[in-house]
Amino acid sequence: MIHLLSATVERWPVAGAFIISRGAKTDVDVVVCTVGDGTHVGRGEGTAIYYEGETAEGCAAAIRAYAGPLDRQALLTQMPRGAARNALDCALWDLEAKRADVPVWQLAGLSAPAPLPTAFTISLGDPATMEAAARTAAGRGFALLKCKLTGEGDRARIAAVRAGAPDARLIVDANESWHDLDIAAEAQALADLGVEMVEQPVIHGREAALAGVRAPLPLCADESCHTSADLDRLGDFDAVNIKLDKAGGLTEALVLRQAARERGFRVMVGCMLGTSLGIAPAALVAQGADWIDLDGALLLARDRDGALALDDGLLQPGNLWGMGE
Ligand SMILES: CC(C)C[C@H](N)C(=O)N[C@H](CCOc1cc(O)cc2c1C(=O)N[C@@H]2C)C(=O)O
Ligand SMILES: [Mg+2]
Repeated sequence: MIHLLSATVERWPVAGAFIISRGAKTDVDVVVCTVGDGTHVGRGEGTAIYYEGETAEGCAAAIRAYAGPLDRQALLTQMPRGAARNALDCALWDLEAKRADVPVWQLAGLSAPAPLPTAFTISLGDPATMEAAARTAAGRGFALLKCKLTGEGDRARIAAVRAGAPDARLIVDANESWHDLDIAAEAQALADLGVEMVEQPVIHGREAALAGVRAPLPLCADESCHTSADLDRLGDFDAVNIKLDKAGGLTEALVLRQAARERGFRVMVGCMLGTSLGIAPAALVAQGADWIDLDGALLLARDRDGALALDDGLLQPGNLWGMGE
């Protein structure tokens, strides 16, 4: 018999501050869930989707209030998507792996995880600040930089980033801020600076604004795409950004990845801020993805014992979660 043991909130400090168009963040609250069967304990972590009004406390309360079966398939229909379900789903996977003494990747029919070339996020700032951050990140070995944009002055920002990191691959995240711009023209200007993909140019719910836009770069749905149920609305996007907190767990994230590929979408795997406990299950979904954006723990001032290691810009598989015993 499986029991919920705990659902608690932990606060982790960010290294410096993480800044985008919606604000700055100096720490992150994560919800940590544990489940057990009397012999083994499984753990999972989620980070509230702040732009949907989720909070870590609310997620912890939702897990404690959940009265349905502690079964991953049942969760898909009996708990809404989001960070609470993610933490619980990942705890159940971890427990399952320990009970079977088999790693989650094997239980899920995946291949053994390989090191991942994660993007590193360049926070929103003035061009000089972003140029310096890009130079530092490239010097640390990150070959892919993800630049946060705001819809105003973005071309100057990317020109500066390009000057700071001449050899880096660049992707940008507009975080819904390009509603007043000619999206095709803006994308072309960034493509001319070597940008290879634009994440979420339009406001979630206003995907129709992309109809007829002939962008020279792939457009990737982030805020517009949570689960496989969203894919039908996303015909004007070329790619989807899968996050476990949005999908509500590894179980749905794997379904979404499969459904997205079958429909011809390219796949990005991203994350919220959080520790390596939250990143480890996402790293399984990210194997073979077109863009990997799993820097959520790398942006923290400190991480858990057994944190995923970074080696020359590559995120290494670790033993923190989902390895059986
Ligand atoms: C800081 C992120 C983990 C970096 C990641 N590469 C990323 O860009 N993710 C965002 C979504 C998560 O962004 C967060 C997370 C968070 O806990 C708080 C904030 C944000 C954000 O964008 N603004 C606030 C400050 C993405 O792909 O859009
Ligand atoms: Mg995004």
